[in-house]
Amino acid sequence: TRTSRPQRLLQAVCINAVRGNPDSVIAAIDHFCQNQEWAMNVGDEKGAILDSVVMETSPSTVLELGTYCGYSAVRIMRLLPPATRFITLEMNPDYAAVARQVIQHAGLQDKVCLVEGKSADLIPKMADMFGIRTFDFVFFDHWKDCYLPDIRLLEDCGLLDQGSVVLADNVLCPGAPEYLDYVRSSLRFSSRFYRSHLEYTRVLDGLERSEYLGHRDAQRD
Ligand SMILES: CCNc1ncnc2c1ncn2[C@@H]1O[C@H](/C=C/CNC(=O)c2cc(-c3ccc(F)cc3)cc(O)c2O)[C@@H](O)[C@H]1O
Ligand SMILES: [Mg+2]
Repeated sequence: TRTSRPQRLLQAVCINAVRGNPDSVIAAIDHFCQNQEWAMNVGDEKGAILDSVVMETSPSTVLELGTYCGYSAVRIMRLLPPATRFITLEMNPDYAAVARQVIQHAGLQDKVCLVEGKSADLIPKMADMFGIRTFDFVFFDHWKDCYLPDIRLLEDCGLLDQGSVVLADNVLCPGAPEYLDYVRSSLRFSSRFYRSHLEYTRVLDGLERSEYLGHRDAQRD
């Protein structure tokens, strides 16, 4: 049977990227998506914003929802020291298999903990499975209608601390309107929007950075 798009993306990485060089893996994926086949990686324009937010947060613990092919896992972990705890969740075993090989080609397999499964099932187990109390940085790039339930779940599980940063991709395209309303109206978050474009296109999109202010009550009316 025909290969899948993630498998063709992985092939482009194996052919064009230098093993052990994360920047060349990122460049190979961006080249493939710009010139061969579009794929839903955060991409180079929004990726540069992701890089800057990661560097200013300099997190010790990181959670990513929606690994897909591993592009943002490589982007994030190429910036952080080996001691950083990085956990990425992926529900699709075929995508997880591709992501593991992309991450390995980048030489980051020892820094990335890819867990197969659904966020709603795994988030409540983070403390037991990994001994992680709170995450300093969380990247949302999974199904857009799951952003709101999952940020509520992170709060309910006590996995956000004062100063924790949640960065969400695609808040304009495909869009996450209920999520945006929530983080922008909640007194427990301070939110700001980074205007950008949908990966590899001129379509408007952006990232929302929401900093957790601590366990307060009430909503802004
Ligand atoms: C069920 C919720 N929990 C989940 N737990 C673990 N993994 C999950 C989960 N949801 C989805 N996933 C995985 O995340 C990935 C899904 C990402 C969804 N992303 C998008 O739909 C998306 C879509 C677009 C897009 C934009 C414009 C278009 F015209 C077409 C597509 C652009 C993006 O940047 C996107 O991120 C897959 O690998 C999926 O298996
Ligand atoms: Mg995305």
